[in-house]
Amino acid sequence: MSEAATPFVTAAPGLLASLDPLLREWLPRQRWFAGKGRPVTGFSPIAATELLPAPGLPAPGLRPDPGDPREQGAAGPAARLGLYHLVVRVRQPLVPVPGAPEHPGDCYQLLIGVREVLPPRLAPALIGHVTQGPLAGYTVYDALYDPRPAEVLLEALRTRDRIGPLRFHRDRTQEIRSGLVPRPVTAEQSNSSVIYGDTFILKLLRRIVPGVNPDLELPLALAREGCPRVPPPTAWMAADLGGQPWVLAVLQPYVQGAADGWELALRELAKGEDFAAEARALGRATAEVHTALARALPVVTLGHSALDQLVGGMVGRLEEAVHAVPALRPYAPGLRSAFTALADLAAEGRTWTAQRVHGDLHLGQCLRAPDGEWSLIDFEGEPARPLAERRMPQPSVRDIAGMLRSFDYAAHSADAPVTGWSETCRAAYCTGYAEITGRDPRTDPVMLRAYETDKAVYEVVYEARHRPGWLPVPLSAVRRLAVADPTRSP
Ligand SMILES: Nc1ncnc2c1ncn2[C@@H]1O[C@H](COP(=O)(O)OP(=O)(O)O)[C@@H](O)[C@H]1O
Ligand SMILES: O=P(O)(O)O[C@H]1O[C@H](CO)[C@@H](O[C@H]2O[C@H](CO)[C@@H](O)[C@H](O)[C@H]2O)[C@H](O)[C@H]1O
Repeated sequence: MSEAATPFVTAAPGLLASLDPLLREWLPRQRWFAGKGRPVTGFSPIAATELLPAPGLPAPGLRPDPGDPREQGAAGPAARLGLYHLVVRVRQPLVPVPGAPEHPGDCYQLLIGVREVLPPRLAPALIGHVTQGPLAGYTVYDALYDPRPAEVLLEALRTRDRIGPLRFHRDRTQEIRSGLVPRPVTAEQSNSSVIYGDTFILKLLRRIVPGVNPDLELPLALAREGCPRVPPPTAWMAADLGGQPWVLAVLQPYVQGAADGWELALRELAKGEDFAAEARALGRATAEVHTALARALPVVTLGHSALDQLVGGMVGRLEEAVHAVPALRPYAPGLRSAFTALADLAAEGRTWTAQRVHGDLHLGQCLRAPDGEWSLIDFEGEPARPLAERRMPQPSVRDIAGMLRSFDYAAHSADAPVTGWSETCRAAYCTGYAEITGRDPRTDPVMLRAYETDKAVYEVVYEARHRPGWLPVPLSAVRRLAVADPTRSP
């Protein structure tokens, strides 16, 4: 493993050499690994921070602490644990062909547990058995699934600790009790989360980028506006690496007993019931969030050149998608017409208002508390897009299109289809949105079709990469959108 010029290493020297062969094998199998389909050719460390020294590791500064109860004989080797926080850049070729030029490399955050013996309950978190370097003979694993490391993170947030380059921040108006029992979130997600005592949820971002992260920025802005639709960040973990801030994790209040919109929608579909009342409430919740974001952050007007750029992005993503998923090819001209229709309106002088938006809104990002109130979560935007793009003001229709796609996803995932289910939800959602903002998204059919098309194209690529069995769902929408009449009501 070749090391970057100035990595921030406060862990055992050579630690990364121990992990290299295991990570090459383990990383590409993780759901959150974005570079699937291309081999990993190496790692460059950006930071390696020791949170708990590996017991007995013969390296300077890493002596076992005889006062540490984990070092007492009674605890035994299975209870002794080392803990390292790593930020690594993964080197991969641009295309999966030997000798192809290398991709600049995505950065990932890893929390590595080190034990002499891995207890059976942690078997699913196993990364591997180390055979080289300073950790030779140890077993390493994904430590977020282990309560003790998860407690270490919460304690650091609670006490606003600083460890090496890691900075733990807390909103002083919110209290964090000590001793909250952690449990990992096992549901499918793009990052990795831990719930503490049903009181807080910590999301550890996996693929990370330097700069202001909207997953922290937007909930903080909404909290300042007093918007009750988003759990306000309680604490967050960041790092200052090479003069740049990196957001690493965000702790928020846990909405107890909540069900997400996706599971609720599927439940109603299974009963053959409509979801119109909830869809309307979701439209209102989305509108409340948009209204608060427009108060808190800049709102701009998109003129001809900005719209040309927007359309250019959509067309470019379609071309990349056709390349990545050839099943899209027959629909490309029809899909492109959704984008050129928007370009035509721009050429006629039509303008749009743009503001900060959620950026990846779907039913799974909406939580309904037992009192019926909805919250929106996960303001990261589409993780594959560059940060600067995700933080740009955009037409609010983008989020609406995401939700309309989601009703369609639910309808197509039901075991027994319910006629008109998706259409009823879509109409109710737009009605709810208009009740708060006074603007019914259906009065903007060209922009709506363009964004729905862009989203369906994104979903085709997403599913091809992450869940190939789901590919028929967005492909069925692609077939419809490729021939859709934009004057038709969504
Ligand atoms: N504040 C919260 N309260 C309750 N559950 C939450 C909260 N935030 C997230 N979750 C649960 O955790 C899951 C993953 O969160 P999310 O932010 O969508 O992560 P990711 O970006 O990794 O997909 C969600 O689907 C939801 O079930
Ligand atoms: O929730 P994430 O930020 O991880 O979003 C990604 O994964 C989603 C799936 O988990 C994906 O959403 C797509 O599938 C959903 C059903 O599972 C559906 O409700 C959405 O409408 C559909 O887009 C999302 O696109 C992706 O970014």
